[in-house]
Amino acid sequence: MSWTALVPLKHRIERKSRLAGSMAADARALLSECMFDHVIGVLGTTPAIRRIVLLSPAAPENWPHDWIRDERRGLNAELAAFQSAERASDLLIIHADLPLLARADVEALLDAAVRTGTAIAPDRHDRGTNALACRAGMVVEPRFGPDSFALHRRSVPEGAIIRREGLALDVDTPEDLELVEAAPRWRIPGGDR
Ligand SMILES: Nc1nc2c(ncn2[C@@H]2O[C@H](COP(=O)(O)OP(=O)(O)OP(=O)(O)O)[C@@H](O)[C@H]2O)c(=O)[nH]1
Ligand SMILES: C[C@H](OP(=O)(O)O)C(=O)O
Repeated sequence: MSWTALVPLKHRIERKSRLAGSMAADARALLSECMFDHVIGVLGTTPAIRRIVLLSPAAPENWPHDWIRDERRGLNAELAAFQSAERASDLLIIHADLPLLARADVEALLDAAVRTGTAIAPDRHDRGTNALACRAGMVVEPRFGPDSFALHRRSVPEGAIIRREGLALDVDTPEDLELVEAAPRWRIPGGDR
């Protein structure tokens, strides 16, 4: 199997706005950078992933993978445009803020998608969607945003649901950060805020 992994990433100064009350802007930027690097590193060591594509308003300096410019149409419109250009690809959409993500998590998601056509990884509250894997020809309309898990699940009820800590713990709130800090595998940059 040979997957394309698409990682959406907001502009640097727009990221992690829900942490603004508890973290300074430079610490938030560093945190988001480290989580992004981690996710890209995991994807890069997953043999089933052939291609990594970053969707963002600007490419990081010396970015070694593919890059698609975010034209500011909104996340779902940007993702839908990519999907229609890549109909022949097995496509994984995965968020950049998963600090506990491990290769086994990605492989579990992709293996499930191979079996059922699609696989969804909800966040730890079963509200958001942190990753969505679709075999070629199994396009799921992207409905990221509030209650995206229920919306995605409704559009592919036969799809697999994969709940694993590395996929479920995205960092949106100070409580998420505390959970990550308590995990042995990750050290929050500037963690002694
Ligand atoms: N390119 C792109 N990426 C986005 C957009 N909206 C969200 N993302 C990315 O999608 C993933 C999940 O986004 P959120 O958790 O909603 O956003 P966030 O910036 O991480 O956090 P908040 O600012 O607190 O909402 C992250 O990797 C974001 O950077 C968008 O409009 N364009
Ligand atoms: C984009 C959104 O991410 P959250 O804001 O829930 O982290 C989602 O999971 O659909």
